[in-house]
Amino acid sequence: MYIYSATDIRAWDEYTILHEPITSIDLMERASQACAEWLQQYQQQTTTGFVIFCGKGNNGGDGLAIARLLAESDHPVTVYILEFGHKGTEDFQTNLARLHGSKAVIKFIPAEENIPALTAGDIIIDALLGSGLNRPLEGLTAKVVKHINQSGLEVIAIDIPSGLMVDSSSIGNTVITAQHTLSFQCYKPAFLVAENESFVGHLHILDIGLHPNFPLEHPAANRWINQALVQSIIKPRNKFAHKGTYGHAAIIAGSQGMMGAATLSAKACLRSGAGKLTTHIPAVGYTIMQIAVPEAMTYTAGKEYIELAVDLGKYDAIGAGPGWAQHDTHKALLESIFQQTTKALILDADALNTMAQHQQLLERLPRHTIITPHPKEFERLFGKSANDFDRIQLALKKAAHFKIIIVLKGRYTLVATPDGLAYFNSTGNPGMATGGSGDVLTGIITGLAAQGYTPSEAAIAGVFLHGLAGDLAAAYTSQESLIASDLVEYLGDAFHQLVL
Ligand SMILES: NC(=O)C1=CN([C@@H]2O[C@H](COP(=O)(O)OP(=O)(O)OC[C@H]3O[C@@H](n4cnc5c(N)ncnc54)[C@H](O)[C@@H]3O)[C@@H](O)[C@H]2O)[C@H](O)CC1
Ligand SMILES: [K+]
Repeated sequence: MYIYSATDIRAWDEYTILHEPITSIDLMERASQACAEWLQQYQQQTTTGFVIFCGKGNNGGDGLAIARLLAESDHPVTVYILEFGHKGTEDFQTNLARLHGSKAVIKFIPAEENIPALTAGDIIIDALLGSGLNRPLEGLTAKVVKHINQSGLEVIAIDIPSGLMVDSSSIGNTVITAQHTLSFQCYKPAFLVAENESFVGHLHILDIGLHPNFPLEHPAANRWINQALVQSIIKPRNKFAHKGTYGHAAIIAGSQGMMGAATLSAKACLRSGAGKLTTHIPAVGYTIMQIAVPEAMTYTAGKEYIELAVDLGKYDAIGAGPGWAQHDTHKALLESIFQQTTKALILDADALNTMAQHQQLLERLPRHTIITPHPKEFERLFGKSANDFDRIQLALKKAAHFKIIIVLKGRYTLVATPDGLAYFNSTGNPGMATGGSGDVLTGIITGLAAQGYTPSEAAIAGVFLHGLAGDLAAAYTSQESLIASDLVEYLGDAFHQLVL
C-alpha cells in the first residue's frame, strides 16, 4: 500500500472520477456517508448534537454533506461556514443548496464577533480545510481553530486536522487538535510523524472506494508495511529442509551486567527461523548464555566485554551491538567485523554509538548493512534535524549515500532503503518502549537475513513481526506490563498470523 502526497491523492480522486466513472459530487457523497456512519456509531448517550465547522473548499463540502446525513437521521446539527470571501467550490455550493432542505441550522462566520460559544455535550466536526491547505492558517481561520482547541470539547477532524500540512512540517503553526481523525482511503505522510501525534489523535482510515487501478499505475516512494506486504515476503518452509537450509547466524553481543541484551537477541534470532546460531559473547556471560539459550552455540572472546571477533566469514548474517557497553576496543572490533562480513550485517545500540564517535567507520560499512537506530542514536550518527520530515529525508539521503538500510525506530518505524524507498511499519504499540525491545528486533532481523531474505526484506518483515508480537503480547498482558521477553514469546503467534 502506498502513502500518497497531497498531489497524488488529488490525482487518485480525478482518476476515480474519470475511470469508475463517478461524478465528483457523488464521490464526495460516498466519503461523507462513510464519515456520517462512523459518527453515528461513535456518538455517546451524552452527545447533545453535532457542531460542524466548514470551509469553502471540498473539505467544507464534505462537512455540509455530513451535516445533511446526520440531520436526516434526526441528530441536532448546527453548521458554521467560515467566510473566506469567495463562493466556494462547485461541490461545496451543491451541498450547501442540498443542506438548505434539511433540519440543520446554518450560520456564517464573517468576522471574529460571530465565532460562536461552544457548549458541553456537542461533538465538534472540523471540516474547515483538508488536503488543499497550501499555507499556514492566519487571521479569522486561525482564530476559529484556536477557539475550537480552547473549548475542551471533543473534536473530530475530517480527512486531516485543519492547518496540518499533508507533506511537510507544521511545527509552530495553528492546527486543530483532534481526538479522532477520519481520513480517506490511505495514510498520509502527516499521520506518520511523532510531531503531529497530538493533532491527529486516533486515526481512522475510511475506505471510500477510490479506483483500485490507480496504485497499480502510480507507485509511490512512501509505502506502508502491512500484513499483505509481509506475507508476500515470508516464504513457507521447505518440506525437505534441514537446519543448513535456513542459514547460520551470529549474534555478537553482551558484556558484564548486560548479558540480557545478548540472550534476548539470540532467542529472537532463533524464534525467527534461523537454522543455526552462534553467539559471540564475553567469558563472563558463558554460563548465562548456555543456560538461557541452550539452542545456541557459544564462542567467547574477551573477559567482561567482547574484545575481538574471529572466523566470521562462515555466517550468513551477523547481528552486532546489543549490550556491548562503551569500550575503547570497539572501534577495532567494528573494523574487524566489517572486514570479515561477507553477507548480511545488522548493527544496533553500542555498535552505532561507536560509529557515532568514529564517523570514518561509516564510510567503511559493508554495502547493504542494516542499522537500527532510535532517533537519539540516529542524531548522534547523522546530526540534528529541524523536524520529523527532515529526519526522514536525511535517513533516505544517508541510506543512498552509504548504500545501507536504515531502520529508524519509532511509532511508525521507517525502513529507508538505498534506492530511495521509505517503508513505514503499521504494527507496534507504546508498551514496546521498554528495555530490551531493540535487542529483540536486532535478533529478528538477523534471523531473517540468515535465511536468505534480502536485507530490505529482512528489515521490512522484521519490524512488522516485532511490532505484531508486541501487539499480541500487549493484548494478553497490557502495554504497561509488556517486557521484551514477551516479544520473543509472542513471535510464534505473529508468524501464525501471517497464515503462510
Ligand atoms: N479522495 C479524497 O481524499 C477525497 C477528498 N475530498 C475532500 O476534498 C478535500 C480537498 O479539497 P480541496 O478543495 O482541494 O481543499 P480544501 O478543502 O482543503 O480547501 C482548499 C481551499 O482553501 C484554500 N486554502 C489553502 N490554504 C489555506 C489557508 N491556510 N487559509 C485559507 N485558505 C486556504 C485553497 O487555496 C483552496 O481554495 C479533502 O481534504 C477531502 O476532505 C472529497 O470529498 C472526495 C474524495
Ligand atoms: K479538516
